[in-house]
Amino acid sequence: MPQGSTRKKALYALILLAALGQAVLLPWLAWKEAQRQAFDAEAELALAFARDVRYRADQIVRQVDNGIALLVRSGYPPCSDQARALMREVDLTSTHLQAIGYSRDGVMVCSSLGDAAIELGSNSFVTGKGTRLFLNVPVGSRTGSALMAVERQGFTALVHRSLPLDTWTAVSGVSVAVMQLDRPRDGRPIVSRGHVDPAWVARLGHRRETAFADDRYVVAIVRSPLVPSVAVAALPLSRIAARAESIAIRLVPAGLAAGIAVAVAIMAFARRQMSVAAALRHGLAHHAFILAYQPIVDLRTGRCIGAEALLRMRRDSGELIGPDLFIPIAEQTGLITRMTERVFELVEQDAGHFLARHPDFHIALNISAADLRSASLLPSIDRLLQRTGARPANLIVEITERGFVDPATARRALAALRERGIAIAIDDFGTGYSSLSYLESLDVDLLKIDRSFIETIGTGAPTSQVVGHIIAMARTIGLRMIAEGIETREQAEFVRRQGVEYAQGWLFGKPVEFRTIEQLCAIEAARPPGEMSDE
Ligand SMILES: Nc1nc2c(ncn2[C@@H]2O[C@H](COP(=O)(O)O[C@H]3[C@@H](O)[C@H](n4cnc5c(=O)[nH]c(N)nc54)O[C@@H]3COP(=O)(O)O)[C@@H](O)[C@H]2O)c(=O)[nH]1
Repeated sequence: MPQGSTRKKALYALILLAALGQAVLLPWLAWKEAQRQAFDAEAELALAFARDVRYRADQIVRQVDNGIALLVRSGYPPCSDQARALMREVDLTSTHLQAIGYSRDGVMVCSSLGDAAIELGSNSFVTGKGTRLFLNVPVGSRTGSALMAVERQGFTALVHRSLPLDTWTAVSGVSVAVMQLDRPRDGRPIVSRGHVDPAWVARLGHRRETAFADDRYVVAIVRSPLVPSVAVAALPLSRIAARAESIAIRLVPAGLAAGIAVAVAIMAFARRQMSVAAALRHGLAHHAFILAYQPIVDLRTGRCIGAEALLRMRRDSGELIGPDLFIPIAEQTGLITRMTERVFELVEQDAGHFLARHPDFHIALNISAADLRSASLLPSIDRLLQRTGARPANLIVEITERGFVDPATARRALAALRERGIAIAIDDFGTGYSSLSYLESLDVDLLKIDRSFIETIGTGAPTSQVVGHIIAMARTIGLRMIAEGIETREQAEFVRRQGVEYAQGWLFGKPVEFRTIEQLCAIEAARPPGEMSDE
């Protein structure tokens, strides 16, 4: 099997793989996005529950603190009539307290409920601030539910154990808890409903709140600003899968459609690239390439001093295709070196005789990065000079900033060209990454100021200053300049005044056959500076 055909098949396979990859990748990304959105939504729900628990727990803490502080500040003797009256008042005005009273040795001896002694129970612990919490007060309260007690400075408040957890959680399987931070009680919560893992609290770190997923739950933890405790809410992880599925029903088909669209676009682009590449090969084999020449003028004298050779491809239909359409593909497919060789042959045919007779006339040729690496560049140039009798000084080689991607190779090739006496011009300067100091180190002769900068002259645009800076810097490092894309007298006059030596653009002439250049340049010699030529 011929090598070219094997390479083509491998390329097709690679493109197909890339297209299929997109068709799979985008739905997969959509599924991942659905999972992310589902987690975010469940985490937000868990956080809402935990914030609610924290808010209620903090309200209880505030009412207990205020009630006890009021009794302590009153200075009434414990269980005196005034003290009892105050206890009742606190009880009545506090929405979250079941009772408040005076306690001694784990027994409430009198309270807002009366004189009946209330045992506070044995299940108790002391918080970091010296407050004692009795978690199971063994009495039937007004409602008959389990109570807990908070005791400080001899006074005790009774609250429902379930009160902080009594939030609206219209979701099945939700766990909620309030947990101690400073003395974690072996991880046991102060109050809880459902399953709570003590290890979760450590994941809060120094944050105010957090949400995460472990292998069974989506967990939210919120810190209390009042006391060293946290509120915890956990939702079953299975909810994420259910929610992700419902989001995925919307997202995955969109991802699939986008994946297929991208895959089709890749295939279409590849087919186009390949068909353009095939057309270029056909063009090379059938001499379909021609050169147009655009005059370059000396701004001081107005004389035409040379021309840039610009490649075009003539289709079988006669239609001319511009280089912008095929040079990038020729560069990508490696056809550019054969194309550049063809350019040298065309210059020889079109202009060889003229160059030999006009040593001061220059032909500017565009060279790509691949040409600088190619072993055929120098022999092709030598052949052109030999066959036509032209001098190296008749040639200018134009290299874009992209040509310097591999600086070592570029330096070697440029040195060889300059040794022969061929001038080097940097094309499209300013559109890439080169700095002027970098150009200085590369040893070039001419700088072509890109049309995009010339266009800004006289527009008042902020970027219109740039062209002045480029010119000033190029002058300091001794580079001669060609301003490209000159369309108006104003632009020509501006660059001339700034000291730019040469110019090219529609003001002086569009790309034409070399025969026209020969006539034009003869006429230009007698023309005053900057006057537009007829095409
Ligand atoms: N590697 C190679 N590159 C080549 C070759 N031939 C051309 N090219 C590069 O293709 C780019 C497009 O060239 P083209 O479509 O020929 O356009 C040139 C001029 O027609 C255009 N121009 C010149 N003056 C004006 C103007 O006043 N206004 C205006 N709107 N356009 C104008 O600019 C192009 C010349 O640009 P440059 O080369 O930067 O001087 C172009 O980048 C070519 O370099 C080839 O053989 N090999």
